[in-house]
Amino acid sequence: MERARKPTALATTPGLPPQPQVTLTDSNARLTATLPTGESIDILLHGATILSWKDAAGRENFWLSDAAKLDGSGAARGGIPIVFPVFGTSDGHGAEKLPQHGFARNSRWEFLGKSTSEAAKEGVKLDFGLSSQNLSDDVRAQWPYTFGLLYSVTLDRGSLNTTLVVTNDGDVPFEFQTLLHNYFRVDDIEKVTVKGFEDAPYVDKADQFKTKTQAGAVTFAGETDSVYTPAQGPGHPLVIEEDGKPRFRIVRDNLEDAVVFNPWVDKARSMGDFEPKDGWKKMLCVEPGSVSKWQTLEKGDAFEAAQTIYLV
Ligand SMILES: O=P(O)(O)OC[C@H]1O[C@@H](O)[C@H](O)[C@@H](O)[C@@H]1O
Repeated sequence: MERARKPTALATTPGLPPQPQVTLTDSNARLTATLPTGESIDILLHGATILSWKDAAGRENFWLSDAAKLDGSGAARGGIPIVFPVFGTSDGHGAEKLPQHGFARNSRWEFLGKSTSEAAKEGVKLDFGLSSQNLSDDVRAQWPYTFGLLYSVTLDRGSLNTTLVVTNDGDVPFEFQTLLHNYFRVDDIEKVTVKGFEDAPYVDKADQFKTKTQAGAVTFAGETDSVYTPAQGPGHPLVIEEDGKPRFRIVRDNLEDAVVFNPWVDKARSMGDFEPKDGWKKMLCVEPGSVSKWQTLEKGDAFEAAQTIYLV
């Protein structure tokens, strides 16, 4: 029988390859980008926090807490929160009044637009901005500098790049630290190793901030909170392996340090927004940053740093 309302074929433009789709949702609070090949990312404008990164088969690469604050009432626990202008709590440097890890992860950013990724023509680049003008009076009082942040997120077929540019748009120099707080999803933390820190000095925050030297690959058997500064410099890749198989390769640009963090049983229990409570088994933070020292930015100067995470 002939159907009264046949579905009509979707219009296509001959010769134009399929384009990445970018959609704003949740009253413009959230944004999804999907490549024609199926890879996708989900970004919350609060914090410009990448919440999800899936490969073409739909496999999730990031861990996100079931209790993550996604309504702007706090920083999201999971994905990639951006740490700026202070890592942890500051003991000076003009940042002592700020909350832990600064205000960037807990401020509403602007979506500045999308463009095609130059590196791989099939990808998409999304730009986000945060400047002193976007901050509340309270936050400006905590850190009274005139700055601009440009955060570019590039999704390509097998990789994700996040690039941060900090500019000093004011008249006086300021100091800052920054870090990309990646929460990776893993199947079983006890089968995970991280390579690339061999012989690196580190500060063990889980053991009274003692300075130590890494022997061999990093493995996990308890609370881990270590700030590494590998001597080989940022170009030296970090590789997360599971069951002996490489899963993620992280290449840093202008980020000297990398923090490795897993809260394990007790700390996860103490974190109100960490759910499920045994979620520490399924996550691992490897966080490229510039945190062991302070960057000084003179009037009119810019600092640029990036990471690229490759699926392997
Ligand atoms: O609970 P927060 O502020 O998101 O921080 C989580 C962790 O972030 C890590 O980067 C720090 O090294 C840890 O000390 C900290 O516990």
